[in-house]
Formats: sequence, structure tokens, C-alpha cells
Amino acid sequence: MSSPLLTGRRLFKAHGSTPALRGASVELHAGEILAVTGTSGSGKSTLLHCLAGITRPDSGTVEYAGERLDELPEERLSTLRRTEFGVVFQFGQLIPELTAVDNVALPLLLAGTPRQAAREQAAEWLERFGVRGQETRRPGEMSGGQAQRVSLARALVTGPKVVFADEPTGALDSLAGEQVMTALTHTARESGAAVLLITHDAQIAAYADREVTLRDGVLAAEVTETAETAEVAR
Ligand SMILES: Nc1ncnc2c1ncn2[C@@H]1O[C@H](COP(=O)(O)OP(=O)(O)OP(=O)(O)O)[C@@H](O)[C@H]1O
Repeated sequence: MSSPLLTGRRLFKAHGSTPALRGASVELHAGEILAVTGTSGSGKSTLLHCLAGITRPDSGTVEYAGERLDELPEERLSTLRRTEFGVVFQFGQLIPELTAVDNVALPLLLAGTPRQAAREQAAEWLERFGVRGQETRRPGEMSGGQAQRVSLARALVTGPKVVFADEPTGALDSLAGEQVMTALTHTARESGAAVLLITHDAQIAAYADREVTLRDGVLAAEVTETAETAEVAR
């Protein structure tokens, strides 16, 4: 397999005195859909935040396409997040005052696309995600599933290399969840984007190419490896 696009190595991160990551390492390859599962509090969101350059780890490294994200100045990091990454959260986090089309056009406007072209592209992406007809609605006027598909359109409109999705179906019923996952995986495959998908739901994880499980801030496989190494050393 080719070298990974995004690598987190021996990541440690505490929130105050609460340790969230305790040496987690993970690799994401270009175009791969990777599910990160684990029980509540196992560190999934913290791992996503570190890998997406939203939070800096206390120690350990994050490398994206040859660049050390954990060492980048904030300005370069925010440009990289805007141009290379797309993010979807559990509750969409659309801007409530903006219509669907303006929410999706926003990342394009920030990247310098002229307003009319941005709105046209945004409308195309809404169509791809099956929410045509919702263009002029605000998030509060849509169902949870529709709003989440608008969030996906917003995350993918700039053609990111990596989409970070933190429990993207967590607030949806199972049918809407399946529709969102189908739309996400289909579009990611079409555009070649890698997806880091956080979920605690095995049915949602089944959409991924590969699954890793976090347990108390490390990958379950690392726990096994450490135990095996200790066994061999004894
Ligand atoms: N902002 C914060 N302040 C204090 N503690 C936090 C904060 N964010 C996370 N934690 C703690 O860090 C640990 C890991 O949290 P994290 O949200 O990464 O886990 P998670 O697996 O995503 O959980 P969930 O599935 O419930 O969202 C937990 O013990 C949590 O309580």
C-alpha cells in the first residue's frame, strides 16, 4: 500500500486532568474510509480534533502529506484546514441565519470564488446530496437528515482530500442515517477523498473500508500489541 496521507503517532492529549489520548497511533490512506469506533469517552473526538489540526496534541506527531500539523503556525494550519479538509459534526453546525445554498457557498467564498459561481456550485452540491428544493431554507426549517446532507455538501464543496466526520448520523433516525452515510461514502469514493468516520454504531462503521477501535485513549490493537510485547519480553 502507498504511504499514508495522514498519520498520528503516539498521541497524548489531556483535557485538564482528564487524559483523553494515551499514545494513540493511526494511519489514514488517500481515498480510504476509516471508521474509528469505541465507547463513550474513549477519546474518539479528541483523536479527530488532533488529526484535523483543530487541537494540538500534548505530545506525539500528526503528519499530513509530509507536513507536521502539530508544529504548524496557526495561520498555515487554518489555511490547510480550509483547503484540504472538510469537517462534519453530529449536529451539522450550519450557520442558522444563512440559507442552505449560502451555507454551502461559504467555504467557496472564503477561498475566493466569486459569489455567483459559488452559489451555482453550492446548488449543484445540494442536488448531489438529494436536497434540491431546500436551497432557500434555513437550517431550522429542515429535517435533521436534510440539514446533515447540507453539512456534507458544505464539507465536500471545496474538494477536500480528507473529510472528518464526527458521529455524522448520531442525531438521526436509522433511515436518515443510512441516507447520509450512502451520500457521504458515494461522494467520497467519486471524488477520491479519504474519510475519518467516528461512530459508536457498528452498522455505520460497516460503511468503512477498515475499522479501528479506541479504548481508553489508545487503539485496541495497540493494547493487544503492548500486551503481546510484554508477554514476549517476560
Ligand atoms: N473539553 C473537555 N474538557 C474536559 N474533559 C473533556 C473535554 N473533552 C473531552 N473530555 C474528556 O476526555 C475524554 C475523551 O473524550 P472524547 O470526547 O474524545 O471521547 P469520545 O470517545 O469522543 O466520547 P463520546 O463518544 O461520548 O463523544 C472523556 O473522559 C471526556 O470526558
